[in-house]
Amino acid sequence: MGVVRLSGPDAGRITRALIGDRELTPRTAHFARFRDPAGEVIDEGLVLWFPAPGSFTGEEVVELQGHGGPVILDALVAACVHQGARPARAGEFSQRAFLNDKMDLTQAEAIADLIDAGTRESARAALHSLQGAFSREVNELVEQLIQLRIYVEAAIDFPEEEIDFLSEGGVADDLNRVIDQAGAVLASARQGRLVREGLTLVIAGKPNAGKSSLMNALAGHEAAIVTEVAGTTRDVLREAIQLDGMPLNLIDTAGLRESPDRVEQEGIRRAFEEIRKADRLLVVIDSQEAGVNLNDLTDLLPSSQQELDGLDLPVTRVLNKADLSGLSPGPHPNQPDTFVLSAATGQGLLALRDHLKGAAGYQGTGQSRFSARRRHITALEQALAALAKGRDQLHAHAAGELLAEDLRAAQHALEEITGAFTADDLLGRIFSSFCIGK
Ligand SMILES: Nc1nc2c(ncn2[C@@H]2O[C@H](COP(=O)(O)OP(=O)(O)OP(=O)(O)O)[C@@H](O)[C@H]2O)c(=O)[nH]1
Ligand SMILES: [K+]
Ligand SMILES: [Mg+2]
Repeated sequence: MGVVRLSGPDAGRITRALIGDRELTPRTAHFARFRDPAGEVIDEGLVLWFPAPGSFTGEEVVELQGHGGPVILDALVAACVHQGARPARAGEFSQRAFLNDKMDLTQAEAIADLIDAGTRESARAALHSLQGAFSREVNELVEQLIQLRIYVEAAIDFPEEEIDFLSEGGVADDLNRVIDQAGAVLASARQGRLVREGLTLVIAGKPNAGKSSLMNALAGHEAAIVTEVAGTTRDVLREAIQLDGMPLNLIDTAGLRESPDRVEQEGIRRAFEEIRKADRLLVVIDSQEAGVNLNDLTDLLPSSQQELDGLDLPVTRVLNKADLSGLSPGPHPNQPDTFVLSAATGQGLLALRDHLKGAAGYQGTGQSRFSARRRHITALEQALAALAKGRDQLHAHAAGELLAEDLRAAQHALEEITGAFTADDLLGRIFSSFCIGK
């Protein structure tokens, strides 16, 4: 089957030009023959008419359901275009639904996420978002912020009593409650993004540290070539795996060192390209190597300073080859985010796996309350930062205007999530990533 969907005030007129002038009952299937401009029948099938505003987009919508097949569908679309329709842009139906208040932005995004879902868990999360689970939680936060703002604004209007007003327990308690709740929504959003996109982890380090061995150990099969030759890996290697249901995108890279070899240089350049796009960096160090400063990235990743400049991503360190160095496998006794293991024997690997799940904020399968994207997480982080700043102002007995300003900023950030407040270029960016016809 193939469906051509028309949306807009001319949908009915264009349809009648194709099927002949006849009465259509709303939301009821009618059998019809679809004709091209010369009157020749292209296909026959069902017509469904949704008068505005009771349709997906909120506009008049018609669905022409035929037998499908690219030739027939092309002819059907051409006949519609001949009557004045134009092909939809990617995501345009969802965008119109959003602009006509049929759904908010997280719901529109959830449509794309549902279609793109790679696992049942992420599909379920997207469906929850589509049904409004994410928006409801965000709107609840906004509602509480509005109540707080009303109170604070009122306090500002009575300068004599302002300080008393604000230092009363109520405001601080309410603010703390909003902060806790926003933190919980952020944790759910992190999980929602994680089940959708997975964690992208780039494995980097000096040649022969055991990067490819570690990738293979995590993947559970010989994905990458391992040899004792330093400089074995040159291309970027990717393996998509799951850690107890958490999607993990592993990226193995060329060992980093000064090299006159053109191929190796290109591999190193590509390694940094991947590092810059990663969610987390996993640096592998040969634990037999003496005098390494674990807290100095330039020591762990030989490279030009320029390549490390501005790098801002969380780092996990692995001291590999524990079987040779005699260090005991497991979390490092006094270095955070550092694990001693042996990629060859698998000792210590479990602690690393648990760490990666925890660091990503993975809550386990079946725990996804809604799907989310990076932009949602950024907005929630911004809202939380503004709220934390507001709390500091309150503690410092700063002027009420400053607190009011922070609350306003937090509300704006939250409203960007649902689209109640949107920057101009945001909509274009979001909807252009949809597929055509959605
Ligand atoms: N004994 C022991 N040998 C290991 C361990 N991990 C890796 N090796 C060995 O170290 C050598 C290098 O391992 P690779 O996994 O190729 O190292 P790499 O970091 O990917 O190296 P390049 O791709 O050349 O940068 C190989 O001979 C591995 O068998 C380990 O935990 N214990
Ligand atoms: K090697
Ligand atoms: Mg390698």
